[in-house]
This record gives sequence, structure tokens and C-alpha cells, in this order.
Amino acid sequence: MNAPAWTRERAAELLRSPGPGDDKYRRGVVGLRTGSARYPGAAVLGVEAAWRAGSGMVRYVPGSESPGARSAVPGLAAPAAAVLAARPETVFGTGRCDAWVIGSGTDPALRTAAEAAALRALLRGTAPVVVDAGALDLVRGIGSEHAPLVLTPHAGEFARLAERGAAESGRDSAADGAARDAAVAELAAELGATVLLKGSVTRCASPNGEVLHAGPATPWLASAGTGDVLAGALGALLAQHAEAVRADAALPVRLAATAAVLHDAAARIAAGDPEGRGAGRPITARDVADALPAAWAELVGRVER
Ligand SMILES: NC(=O)C1=CN([C@@H]2O[C@H](COP(=O)(O)OP(=O)(O)OC[C@H]3O[C@@H](n4cnc5c(N)ncnc54)[C@H](O)[C@@H]3O)[C@@H](O)[C@H]2O)[C@@H](O)CC1
Ligand SMILES: Nc1ncnc2c1ncn2[C@@H]1O[C@H](COP(=O)(O)OP(=O)(O)O)[C@@H](O)[C@H]1O
Repeated sequence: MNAPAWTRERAAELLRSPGPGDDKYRRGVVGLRTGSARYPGAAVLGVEAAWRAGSGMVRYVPGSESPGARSAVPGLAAPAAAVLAARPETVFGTGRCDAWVIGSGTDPALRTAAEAAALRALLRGTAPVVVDAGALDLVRGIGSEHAPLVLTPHAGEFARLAERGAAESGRDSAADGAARDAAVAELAAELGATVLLKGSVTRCASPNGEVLHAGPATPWLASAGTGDVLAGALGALLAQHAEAVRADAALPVRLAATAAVLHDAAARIAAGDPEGRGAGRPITARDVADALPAAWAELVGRVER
């Protein structure tokens, strides 16, 4: 049986617009502990997307790196400086957060013990956490008491996490779609976490076996950094619904699929590819983040395409 497609209409129902009783805190505070000396750009992309997907406040907390951590290029700005330059609205340092994004732009091989402990504390907290890229390996072994988690692996990361061969979880094809759905649902059940497997079709599974499809997305999305944008946007949506997420175990998988639909809608606008079949023009991850507000308006029906 095919998993249901998460439609634009269903996604729009979860895009929460502010009302007169809102303030920046009530609208949702998202914290990002992402990026590194090696990958400062990933921090910028996630922060940008978190703002552009409707957060009331975005906090950025640089991870602690060993003194020997090397940037990819000597003299490259540290992630916090890059975030500040790109988005001065961002609030730096710790404070109350309704949801977290961790792992984007980090390499587990370079992680310090102090950083691992700080990330495990978030994973064992109460605020929902988007677990991306270099933090995915921390999920195994945190125990059964943990925050609502949404893991966002690409196919290579999924294969490592699920301890499967890449061929089993790699490229999208209709023939093995059902097997891939089953593999994503199995991992979600095993880890007690929502799993969002990125690809042309993004597959989202809840621990209780619900699987939703978003896409196929515009193939222009297959570009470095767009996953960092997705993680930031998903963090924003989780922060906006954080209280409901703690009460309703079915919500994270729907928010994950909503983030994927919003992300694709932004990429289609940026690329000039409304049908999502590869018409239009090349885009960058930053273009996708910049188009999130227009995609939001399009989904909630405030503007024509
Ligand atoms: N501007 C930036 O700072 C950017 C930083 N990035 C960060 O770079 C780090 C490394 O991420 P990567 O994904 O490149 O490397 P990884 O080391 O996680 O995975 C790449 C390996 O997985 C395999 N693979 C299989 N299926 C794949 C798929 N569908 N997509 C990608 N790889 C697949 C590749 O062949 C390759 O061997 C992450 O922390 C990521 O967040 C990237 O997001 C790119 C942009
Ligand atoms: N062929 C494709 N068609 C449409 N979208 C794709 C395709 N391949 C990848 N994507 C999307 O592009 C994004 C890539 O994310 P990811 O692999 O994490 O990249 P990065 O780590 O460089 O940010 C995901 O949202 C994924 O769903």
C-alpha cells in the first residue's frame, strides 16, 4: 500500500500565522546549535530558514570546538560571526527555546566530549529537537526518556544510521518505494523518533508507523546546503507547535512533512518551476531560504502563484 501524500492543503493547516495576542515568545523560539569552523555556512543557512519560516525569535548557540578545530580555509569567519553578519536579528547564547536544531554543518569525528554532553542534554530534554547530519549518531544510546525527536538523514546518513547497505536505502525508484517506506517506519519505531528521509520523495515516519510522502520535489533542490535550510525551517515549525507536539505524538510527523512541502514550494518559486519537473533555472540553498515567506503565503492561499 502506498503511503499517503502530504498535500499542500494539509501542510497549510499547520502553518500558524500570528494573532493580536502573540508576542515574539508565543510565536515560537527556535535555538540552533549548528555549524562549525569547517562548515560555518550551514549555520547561516539554518538560521536564515528558521527566521523565514515564521519564528518569533531565533537563538544561535555555537557548539564548543576543540582549540585545534580547523576551518576549511585559514581566516574563515567562525560560525557565530557569519550568522551575525547575515542575520543581526539573531539572539546569541543560551535561553529558553521551544525547539532545537542540532548537527547541521558538524562532523562527529571532530566533536569534543563537552559538546557531546551538551547535545545529549538537549536530546534528553523536553523541547522538540531536529537532529541533522553530524548529530545523528548520538541518538542511539540516549535511552527511552528523551525529547520529541525528528531525525533528518539523507540517504547516505540513513544507511549509516539504520546500519543498512546504501543500496537498500539510497536512490528513489518506484519499484522499491514500499521497501523504503518500511525501512523508514522500522527505524522510527526502533528509535522512538520521527524520521524524515530526504530525497526526491521525502518520506516521513512516526514511531507508531504512520508514513507520509512529500514530493517529488523540484529536482533543482538537489544542491548543497538545502538540507540545512530544511532543518532550520522544520525547527521553526516545531517551535511554533511545541506545546501541542509534547501532547500529541502524531504531530511531529505531520510537521516534518509540512516542512518538506514548504521547502519544495520555496524551491519551485525560486527556480521558476511551478510544476516541480525541472523547468526554470538553477537555484542555491540561500535562494530556497529567501523564498520561504513567499511559499508560506502561497500555501495558505494569500497570493496567487
Ligand atoms: N555550506 C555549508 O557549510 C554546507 C555544509 N554541509 C554540511 O556538510 C557536512 C557533510 O555533509 P555531506 O552530506 O556532504 O556528507 P556526509 O559525509 O554526511 O555524507 C556523504 C556521503 O554519503 C553518501 N551519500 C549517499 N546518498 C547520499 C545522498 N542522498 N546525499 C548525500 N550523500 C549521499 C555520499 O556518496 C558520500 O559518501 C554536514 O554536516 C552538512 O550539514 C552541507 O549541508 C553542504 C553545505
Ligand atoms: N533529486 C531530487 N529531487 C528533489 N529534491 C531532492 C533531490 N535530491 C535531494 N533533494 C532534496 O535536497 C535536499 C538535500 O539535503 P541534504 O542531502 O541534506 O543536503 P546538504 O547536506 O548539502 O544540505 C533535501 O531536502 C532533499 O529532499
